[in-house]
Amino acid sequence: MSVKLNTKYLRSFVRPHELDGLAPLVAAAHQQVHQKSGLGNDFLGWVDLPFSYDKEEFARIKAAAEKIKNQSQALIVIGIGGSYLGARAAIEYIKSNNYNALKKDTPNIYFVGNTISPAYLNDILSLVDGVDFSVNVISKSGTTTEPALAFRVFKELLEQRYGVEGAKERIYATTDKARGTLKELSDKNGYETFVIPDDVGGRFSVLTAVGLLPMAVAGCDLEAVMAGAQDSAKAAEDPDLDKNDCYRYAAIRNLLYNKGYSVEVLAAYEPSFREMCEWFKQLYGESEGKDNKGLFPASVIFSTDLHSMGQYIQDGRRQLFETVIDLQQPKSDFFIKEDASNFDGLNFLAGQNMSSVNKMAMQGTILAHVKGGVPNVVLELEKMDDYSFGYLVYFFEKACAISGYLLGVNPFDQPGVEGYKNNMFALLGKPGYEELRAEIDKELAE
Ligand SMILES: O=P(O)(O)OC[C@H]1O[C@](O)(CO)[C@@H](O)[C@@H]1O
Repeated sequence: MSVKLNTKYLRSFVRPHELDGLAPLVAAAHQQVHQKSGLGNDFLGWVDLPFSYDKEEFARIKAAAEKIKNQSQALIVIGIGGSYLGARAAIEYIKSNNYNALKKDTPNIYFVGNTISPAYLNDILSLVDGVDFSVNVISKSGTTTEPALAFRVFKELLEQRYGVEGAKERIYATTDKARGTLKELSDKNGYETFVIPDDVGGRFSVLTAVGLLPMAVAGCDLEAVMAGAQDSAKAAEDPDLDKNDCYRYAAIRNLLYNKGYSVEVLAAYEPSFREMCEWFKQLYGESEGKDNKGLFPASVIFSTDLHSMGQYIQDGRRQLFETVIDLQQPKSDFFIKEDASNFDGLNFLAGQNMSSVNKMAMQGTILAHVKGGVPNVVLELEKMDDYSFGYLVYFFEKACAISGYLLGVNPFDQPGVEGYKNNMFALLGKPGYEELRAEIDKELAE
């Protein structure tokens, strides 16, 4: 088991009978997921995905990754939200947050289309100047503005460099199996395509081609990722709260939310976990933040952020709880040496491993924060590798679905995202948005 829930630091915040009281509701949420009887039940394809994924496509993903590795020194991954965060989280978690800068025999991976910043785009363009590259454009709808704008740019650059025929050999599209502009264009131009299944929403799609192709290019072990997800799915099958850490985590989130803790801070002590936190925030933010309800998902990387956000968490308004990732085996370690002059007074640490210092920072922080009135949920993570990535992804996805149903929302839609898009289109003069533009103009003139 790669992930184990430790509730030791919750004793002063949650009494055991409170969890017992939630058990029937958790059992009902379990039925909603497994019998597909809850809100948003068209989007439960991720539940069995670790077992039922398309094996033929899986082999094609690995073959495409080999072709990309042979042809290119860089892969441009174009996507936003669920079509971006999972792949980035995986590469940093499994490989390193310094993946691009490290010596390796796999291509650099640059993520674009996740912002409308021209400065960001220009930087990436300069990074591929004179570098052979391929493109993986990812969009379920095929119409999202940010990735569509970026794709225009990199498609044109590929066509200029390698000709239309050459570009075709370097563009891979991950999108809907039949619908959308990207699918139409890919079929017309002959790009290799991969499918985002109809019943898998963007933020639940990291274990489809959305995440798997960039991961394979970065040299991640896809079999191990899927094996981790399978074991996680099996461990989260039993509706009995005592036997299911994933469901207990979901139930605890709900209990704490109902006690007035409105912010969940995911805290990790490894910089390579930072993008995993970003993935987590989209997963929970889009799934639960609706109908004027939901925990606000936040994140910190300690000890870095103990020197910025630490003050607030220890001492600020008491509306937070923390979910702490307690990594059991560091990816690598560093031995602290004795210094003859002891100029910094740190010789008391000589002979210790850096991971022990990190661990004591974690232990000390948990004790201090709990004393300061911050409930701490601890998730013990065995190691950070391919297997545990798959395990953790599934753990958080399943907990998110159960948590959303406990909250009484549809965990699988995101109607709130349309607000900014409509206003932006109206302001930019997109045809069809004239009425909204008139309303906005009036509002701005007041
Ligand atoms: O894959 P697409 O359709 O480009 O969507 C990207 C992201 O945009 C959203 O639809 C929100 O706008 C997310 O839910 C999704 O992950």
